[in-house]
Amino acid sequence: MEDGEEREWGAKAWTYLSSVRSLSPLIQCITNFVSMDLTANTLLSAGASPAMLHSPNESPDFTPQVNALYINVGTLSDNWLPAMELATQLASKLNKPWVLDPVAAGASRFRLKACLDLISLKPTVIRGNASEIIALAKASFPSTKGVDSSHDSTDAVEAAKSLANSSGAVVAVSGAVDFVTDGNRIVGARNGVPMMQKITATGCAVTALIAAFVATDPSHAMEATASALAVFGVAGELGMETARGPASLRTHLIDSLHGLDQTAVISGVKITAI
Ligand SMILES: Nc1ncnc2c1ncn2[C@@H]1O[C@H](COP(=O)(O)OP(=O)(O)OP(=O)(O)O)[C@@H](O)[C@H]1O
Ligand SMILES: Cc1ncsc1CCO
Ligand SMILES: [Mg+2]
Repeated sequence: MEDGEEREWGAKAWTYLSSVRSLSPLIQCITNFVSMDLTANTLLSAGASPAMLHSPNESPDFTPQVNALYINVGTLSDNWLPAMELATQLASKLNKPWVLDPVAAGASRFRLKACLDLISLKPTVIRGNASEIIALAKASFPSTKGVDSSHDSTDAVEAAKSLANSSGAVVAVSGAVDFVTDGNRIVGARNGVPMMQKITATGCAVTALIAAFVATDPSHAMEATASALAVFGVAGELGMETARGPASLRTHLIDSLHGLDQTAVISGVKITAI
């Protein structure tokens, strides 16, 4: 039973990856300085087209051209917040999906408020680690140790459901199991390797990949999100077979994502309903 369900999800994930490769969705990324390189390379190796354009002076021209918008508050500063809000407002007005990565949401009052304000602008998907999702659901500060999670993803399942219900977004929590919920249904993806936590910005990169998958099928954001997380995890598992540590895993993960074939995706994806 579980095997059949996993294979069905595997086939779905392969369809999403194939669509990203054939459509090459254009993804506007307003993201942190740490993650820009890994995020752009992740999107490119998956077949999408990244563009790190963040000036509010160009969003009115550029956002209408994109297939999805990705917002990440990792290195937030005062003048970037209005740029993020402007781009999300444009995306919403044009019915384009947009995805939020609430990095270190509970680390400061400024960041928590910024994330909650962005969430009021109706993201399609929010993907964070367990501590970030708990901080948002409780709207509590201080509640995270910087950008790394101090909770397991299983600790954040109820918080994810509650955030999905209050925001209307699909919410994903990453970790040993990646959980995805629309507030009603919940699925878990058991892909990836622990060493992925030792590479900075793998979370940021997978959130961008979610934006690319959702861009190909905005009306099924939950399925696209779970598929993106699982596919990234499969790439991590294959990359780990030849990696010697975090630095080589970073390289091999990107290579594996680029080289994924139908058999690897269908047999590797481990998504099941919870
Ligand atoms: N213990 C684990 N086992 C397998 N995969 C994991 C594990 N922990 C994290 N991952 C995977 O690593 C990736 C990054 O998730 P993580 O929860 O570390 O994000 P994050 O804390 O937001 O990262 P960052 O802020 O550095 O971008 C995800 O694809 C996730 O599935
Ligand atoms: C380390 C770090 N600091 C701000 S953003 C970021 C990348 C991982 O989220
Ligand atoms: Mg993160």
